[in-house]
Amino acid sequence: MTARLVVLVSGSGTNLQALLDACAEESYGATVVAVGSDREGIEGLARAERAGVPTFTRRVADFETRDGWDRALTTVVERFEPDLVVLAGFMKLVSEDFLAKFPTVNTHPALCPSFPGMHGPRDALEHGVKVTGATLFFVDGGVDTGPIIAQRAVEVLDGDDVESLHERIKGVERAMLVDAVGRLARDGWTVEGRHVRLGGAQLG
Ligand SMILES: Nc1nc2c(c(=O)[nH]1)N[C@@H](CN(C=O)c1ccc(C(=O)N[C@@H](CCC(=O)O)C(=O)O)cc1)CN2
Ligand SMILES: NCC(=O)N[C@@H]1O[C@H](COP(=O)([O-])[O-])[C@@H](O)[C@H]1O
Repeated sequence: MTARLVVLVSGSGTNLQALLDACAEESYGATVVAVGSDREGIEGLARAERAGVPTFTRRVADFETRDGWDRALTTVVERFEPDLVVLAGFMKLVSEDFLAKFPTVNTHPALCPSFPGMHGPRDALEHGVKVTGATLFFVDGGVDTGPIIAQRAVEVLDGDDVESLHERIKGVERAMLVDAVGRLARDGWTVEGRHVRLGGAQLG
């Protein structure tokens, strides 16, 4: 069985591109069936269009309430019948109702539980840590608090600014994401409390 991925993005989509490239190999075991976003005109949507993958956008500003936006996002994602939703630079918090419908993972450019939120690399640099990195976790109702699937460490260099640090994180983050999502797709997973184990339970 080939796992059906819906990927949500808000920006450049280099993590999405890494997944699109990996999915081109049948042995990877997954396919991106749709790419969604909370904003128009981003490179992440252009990457999907170039790959021939259906796209959709649901902007918060187009709905009277945040709940209305969340319901609309849930409805459009549901149409694609995902086995797994991948948040790859998606800058909106999704509701527990959304999460109840779809297993959802998120990649974050810090070593959770450190530096949650929208500015992981900036906060790590300002704190003066010597090691940071990237985390893939199953999304829960909190902010970057879900059970951890994979992590990769990155050294903070003396001359780093936010951009150079984030770019170096993204290099290892893409490899972490491709490896972990492929294993989730091919081998399934179980979660016991905060502990994720790959394999053992098949998708679908
Ligand atoms: N229920 C959850 N949804 C999402 C999570 C999560 O952990 N739980 N992770 C995010 C991705 N992310 C960090 O990895 C993150 C993105 C955005 C925010 C945030 O505060 N968003 C605000 C402001 C948005 C904006 O200014 O455009 C919001 O959603 O209102 C925190 C963490 C993906 N979804
Ligand atoms: N808290 C969420 C967050 O900061 N997400 C981060 O946005 C970047 C998106 O890059 P991309 O659009 O090139 O894949 C990634 O580094 C991802 O971890």
